[in-house]
Amino acid sequence: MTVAHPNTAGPATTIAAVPWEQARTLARGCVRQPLPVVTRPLGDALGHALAEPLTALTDLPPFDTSAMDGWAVAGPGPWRTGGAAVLAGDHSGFLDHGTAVPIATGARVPEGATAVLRREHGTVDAGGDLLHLHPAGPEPGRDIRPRGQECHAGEPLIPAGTTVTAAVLGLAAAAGYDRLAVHRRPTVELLVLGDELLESGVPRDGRVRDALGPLLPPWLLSCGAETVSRRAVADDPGLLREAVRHSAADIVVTTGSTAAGPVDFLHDTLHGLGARLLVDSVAVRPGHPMLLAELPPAADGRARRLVGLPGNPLAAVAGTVTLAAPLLRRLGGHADGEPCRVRAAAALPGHPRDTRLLPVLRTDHGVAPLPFDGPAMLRGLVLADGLAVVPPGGALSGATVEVLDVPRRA
Ligand SMILES: Nc1nc2c(c(=O)[nH]1)N[C@H]1C(S)=C(S)[C@@H](COP(=O)(O)OP(=O)(O)OC[C@H]3O[C@@H](n4cnc5c(N)ncnc54)[C@H](O)[C@@H]3O)O[C@H]1N2
Ligand code: MOO
Repeated sequence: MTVAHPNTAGPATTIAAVPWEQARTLARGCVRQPLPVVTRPLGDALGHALAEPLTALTDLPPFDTSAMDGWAVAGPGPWRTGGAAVLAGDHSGFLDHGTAVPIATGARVPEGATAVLRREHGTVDAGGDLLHLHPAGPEPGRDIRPRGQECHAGEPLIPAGTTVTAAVLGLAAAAGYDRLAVHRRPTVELLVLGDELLESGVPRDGRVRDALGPLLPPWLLSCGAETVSRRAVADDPGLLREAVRHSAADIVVTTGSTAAGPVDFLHDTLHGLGARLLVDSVAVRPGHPMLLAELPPAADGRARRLVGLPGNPLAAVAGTVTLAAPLLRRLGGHADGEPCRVRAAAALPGHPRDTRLLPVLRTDHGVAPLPFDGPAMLRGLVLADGLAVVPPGGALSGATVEVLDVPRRA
């Protein structure tokens, strides 16, 4: 499809929308290399992408470890007992053949021990001998986690590009790390455009509430932004120009003003600033006027990009998942995950020519469409487990479609 832009400087221009998949690829591909590498203490690394593979700094476990509370035993029973209990963190000594010593879960197994007998499988008789109650007795190695069972020092554990999750933090700490080499995360400035937008109260006098100011910052943070600052900019070309020109953020995100209405100044502004449009409308519904541009660099030479999201709220979300999320993830150094493909539990309605991003619910039989999916609506999105990428013409029940993530956690 084509879109006319009468506000673009010079005569009205007509530009072709790029296919949806190509738009997503362009958003990823415009980043030649991720943001620089920084080292962060573990506590500050959550959500960043690893800049280098995480390699074990130690064997795990680092020593032969008791997996249970009980006794370390040497050889077949019964065993003479007597020594002091070995606790986690203790320096363990040597265990003579035919003897046993109480041991705690996590303690280092003494040299000479052949197994650990669980507390509930043994009893000490009046003479101080340990007998095992379990008929089979502990076979050699029983309930001992051998040193290096999980990994050996120097072994690669996690590839570069992995997102640091709570589990990654735990493994990194277990493997000996205090700090992690990660990519800096992109900063975002959100410019909310539209004089009709109210920041509080009930819509009145032809004006509506700003839904995107509250919706977008947490969404962009969940895609890997470091910070999202936000401000409203009046429908004034000079103010918009100054706001974009002076933004120090790695990514400027605007809402509204992408189309061709009387106060849609975004195209003119970008033209006036010498920005380079990489994507200027996409063959997708909702959200087709979305755009992506390279801005002139920041004062310190950093590259800057602008994502223009359409004003209709669901259309803005479509622009976020298509352009902003891939751009944020690539700048932050995150590796691409495998696309999530799911069976359609029912026919998914499509647009005759364009891709459609449809709020869907996961059911036992696959994904199903939700009501209230219009470009200006958010009710369907609130219930959605994802956005199905529906090809032109729609998808039949039973077809497989890609489903894009929507952030579900607060
Ligand atoms: N002649 C044409 N007109 C329009 C076309 C077209 O192809 N030809 N496309 C339509 C589509 S689709 C969309 S989407 C919008 C995009 O418009 P803009 O990006 O210029 O956005 P606005 O005109 O400023 O606003 C559109 C709509 O959204 C409401 N809005 C804006 N910001 C917010 C916000 N932060 N929270 C809630 N609602 C917001 C605004 O009040 C308008 O109702 O263009 C169509 N027109
Ligand atoms: O494509 Mo508009 O973006 O339908 O709302």
